[in-house]
Amino acid sequence: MQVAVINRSHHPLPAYQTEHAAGLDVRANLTEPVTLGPLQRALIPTGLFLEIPAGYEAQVRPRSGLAYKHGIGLVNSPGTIDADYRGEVKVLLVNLSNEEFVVNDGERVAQLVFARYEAIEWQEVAELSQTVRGAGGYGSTGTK
Ligand SMILES: O=c1ccn([C@H]2C[C@H](O)[C@@H](COP(=O)(O)OP(=O)(O)OP(=O)(O)O)O2)c(=O)[nH]1
Ligand SMILES: [Mg+2]
Repeated sequence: MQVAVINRSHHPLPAYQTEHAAGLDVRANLTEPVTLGPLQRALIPTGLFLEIPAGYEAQVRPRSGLAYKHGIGLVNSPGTIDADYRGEVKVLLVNLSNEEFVVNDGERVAQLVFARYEAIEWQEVAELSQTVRGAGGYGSTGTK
C-alpha cells in the first residue's frame, strides 16, 4: 500500500527495521533535546505529515526496548492517526521510571503500524444473543 507523506523533518522516512516488521520506527525531530523527569510527558514532533488511505489508520505504538530499559511509554498508547488527519504526527511520550530520560533528535521514539479499520453502523436491539461466557470477564475463567 502506498501512503502519501510530506517529510519536513531532517531525518529519513520511518523504516521497517527487519523484513517482516509490523512497525516503522519513527524518529524525534527536535531542535534541542527534551528532558523528561519521572512521570513527565511531552509531545514529541516527528516532522511527518501523512495522507492515509480511507479505511486505514496508523497506530502509534511504544517501543519495547525504551519501555524495558528506561520506562518510556506512550500516554495514549496506542495513539491513533486518522485517515483524514493532515497535521504533524506527534508522539506523546511519558517517563514511567524514577530517573530523567533525555529524548535526543533523531531517536527512534515509537513505531507506526498501519491497520485496516471498519466503519460500523449501529443496529440498536433490545436483547443480545446468548453465549457460554455471558457477562463474565475480568478474570472470570480463573487463573490456571
Ligand atoms: O499519538 C497521537 C495521537 C493522535 N495524533 C493526531 C492524529 C489524530 O488523527 C489526531 C486526533 O487524535 P485523537 O482522536 O486521538 O485525539 P482527540 O483528543 O480525540 O482529538 P480530536 O478531537 O482532534 O480528535 O491527533 C497524533 O499525531 N499522535
Ligand atoms: Mg478524536
